[in-house]
Amino acid sequence: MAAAPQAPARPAIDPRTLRPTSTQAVVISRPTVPVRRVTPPSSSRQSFPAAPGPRALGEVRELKVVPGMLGREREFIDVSKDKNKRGRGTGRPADEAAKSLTGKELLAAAINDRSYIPIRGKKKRATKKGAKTQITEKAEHKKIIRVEESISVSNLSQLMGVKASDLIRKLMQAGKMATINQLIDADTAAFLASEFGYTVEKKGFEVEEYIPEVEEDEAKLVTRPPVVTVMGHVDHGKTSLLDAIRQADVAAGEAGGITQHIGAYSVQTSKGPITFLDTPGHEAFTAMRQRGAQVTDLVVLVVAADDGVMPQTIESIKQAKAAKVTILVAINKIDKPGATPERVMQQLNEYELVPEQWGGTTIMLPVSARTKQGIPELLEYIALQAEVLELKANPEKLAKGVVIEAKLEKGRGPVATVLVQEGTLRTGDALVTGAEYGRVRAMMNERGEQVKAVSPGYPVEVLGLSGVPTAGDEFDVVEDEKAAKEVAEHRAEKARQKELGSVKKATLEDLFAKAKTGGQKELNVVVKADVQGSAEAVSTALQRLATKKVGVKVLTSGVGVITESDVLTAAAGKAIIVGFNTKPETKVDQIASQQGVTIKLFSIIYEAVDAVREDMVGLLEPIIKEKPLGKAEVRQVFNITRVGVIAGSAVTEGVIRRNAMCRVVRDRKVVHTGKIGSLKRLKDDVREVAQGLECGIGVDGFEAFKPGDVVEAYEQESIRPSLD
Ligand SMILES: Nc1nc2c(ncn2[C@@H]2O[C@H](COP(=O)(O)OP(=O)(O)OP(=O)(O)O)[C@@H](O)[C@H]2O)c(=O)[nH]1
Repeated sequence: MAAAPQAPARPAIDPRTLRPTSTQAVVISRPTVPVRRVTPPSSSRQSFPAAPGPRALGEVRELKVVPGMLGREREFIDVSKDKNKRGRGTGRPADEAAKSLTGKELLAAAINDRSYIPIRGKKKRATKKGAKTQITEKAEHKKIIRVEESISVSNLSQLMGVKASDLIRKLMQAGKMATINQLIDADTAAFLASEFGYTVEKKGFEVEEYIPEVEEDEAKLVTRPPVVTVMGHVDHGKTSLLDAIRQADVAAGEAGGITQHIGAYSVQTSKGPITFLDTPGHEAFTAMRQRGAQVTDLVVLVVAADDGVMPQTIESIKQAKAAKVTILVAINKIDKPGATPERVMQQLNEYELVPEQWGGTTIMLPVSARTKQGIPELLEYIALQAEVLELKANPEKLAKGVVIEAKLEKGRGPVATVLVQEGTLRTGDALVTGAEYGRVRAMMNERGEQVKAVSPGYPVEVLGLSGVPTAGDEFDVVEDEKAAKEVAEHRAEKARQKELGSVKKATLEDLFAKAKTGGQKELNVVVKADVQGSAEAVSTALQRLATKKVGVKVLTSGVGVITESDVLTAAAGKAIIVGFNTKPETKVDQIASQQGVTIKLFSIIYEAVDAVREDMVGLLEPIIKEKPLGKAEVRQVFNITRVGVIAGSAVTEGVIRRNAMCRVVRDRKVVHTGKIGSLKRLKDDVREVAQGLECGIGVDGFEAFKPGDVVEAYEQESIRPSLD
């Protein structure tokens, strides 16, 4: 395909300027000025003595009242400046007389004296000497505290000018225990605030302020290329078909024949450009495929003409239908002798895909990825369908789109393949996706060529993000990197809080589950893969192995080489490390063996699954089953020098075998259990003595034979436990 075309020049009015400024967002996380204050009852409007001199913005200032000097003589001491400083006015040392009063006492004293402590420490306008300043009640709108999700007790106390200890006491009275730094939720904060005459307003972090919904300007819409996903059952030829379309052959050297990487390519056809998303075929990649279906305009369902409709074909149909995406069927491998395209059409009929030839609406084309038969027609039909869909987008907006794939590359850092869906993505743009953000440092098209701008409908590789984003996540271009960072940090914080919550929940659930099952075994795994899609796929596949007896817990799943930190995580969690298409960093092998951590490397998902299943079995106690061999009756006991005690016996049932386990039974009670250490027939050491014959039996660690004892020989079989 051709390089993504240069996007149109920037519009005269830069849409970025439409974004409201971030200063409009008032969030409590901004630094606040901790000023202690007492709010007077709203009904009273009283006078108070003039506050002392000016103060700098943000200065912390405490006011102390000298008892007995309330009213006119009352003295204000700025303790924040100098605790030992003498108070003004009376000439008395403040520290002698001054005593810290609680907020309540202050309020009570003030009411008694009919004067109030000023609400704020702001510089008061100079009043006539001696004249009382008229106190104004705090305006209602200022008594609103905005809380995002939660607020710390100390922060709330500062915002309301109430002692944190008072808040804690109130909480205790209400049956809640909290410490000063503890976060309380918005509802609890609302309760506390109401107790002090404040109102809490829940304020969500308004992502819209950073990522505004701009009304669509119909006049600016231009046709964009269709985004096509190729889906179908494993080995039906998705990769080969994409290759045939791209006229390139990359399917050949693939590990296990599975498409390990999701890629996106734009193909220039005679009917215009078409963007293809390459989706892997293994069942484990279902999650990715689901996402694939959501960003896609058209699904090309590949069905092998010799194999017909298979489970993943059906799954693909379901997903495409759920996403309301038009399906185009490519009946592949028609070059094969066993190909029966009609049978495939019939089978598809059952899934409400009726071919056009039979009066239905679904385009079904016989193709061969190998001989390239039908490929030009397929592209033509895709272009035709795209025309019907009238796919349009506005290239003059801030770009928006979806992350198709992401990985960490040595020397390049996080690399994300994104699909631009709206607007034009340019180098230098500030971008946020999930909890990652950054400035677009460079962009490469599918041929590795640097591009400066990418229009809607085109994929591109983006460099410059803070970390590896999640495939399937949306991305947005925002005004500047600061805004991108704020949104990303907010999301990261939310995710952290959610995780904390779920960890707690999981621990509790685990406890209950353990109590029920009597302690289910669990295999912990640290997954590392070359790309995010694979990491996710491997994790999903491994987690699916979990049974009632053995659970599988993926402690972490990440992208890149296996690092020391992975080993330490695995060591702490007693986990194994599963590396997929990746390897340990230098010296990490050594650290792993020091830490007793097993690293297993794979390039084929089935092999990873099998190996982990084996490890799961290994966690279970083997089942030991007893297999009876035979019985012998002790007739006479011999004590032979240097050999020990030998029981001269007659084999009454089955066989007696050397090295077999045995029980010595006397009066139907077992007197010893051990191993048959020696077995003699006449004078010869033998391996086995059969029924009806006599022999000498020596049992390791047992000499107290008595005539009449019965030696019951048996073997132990270790049976592989089942996971179910
Ligand atoms: N004869 C014939 N063989 C084909 C054709 N298309 C694909 N194959 C073969 O079928 C096998 C699977 O093809 P892939 O393209 O890897 O299939 P896939 O659906 O991408 O497989 P996964 O990525 O594992 O899901 C390969 O051996 C291909 O050479 C075709 O049109 N004719």
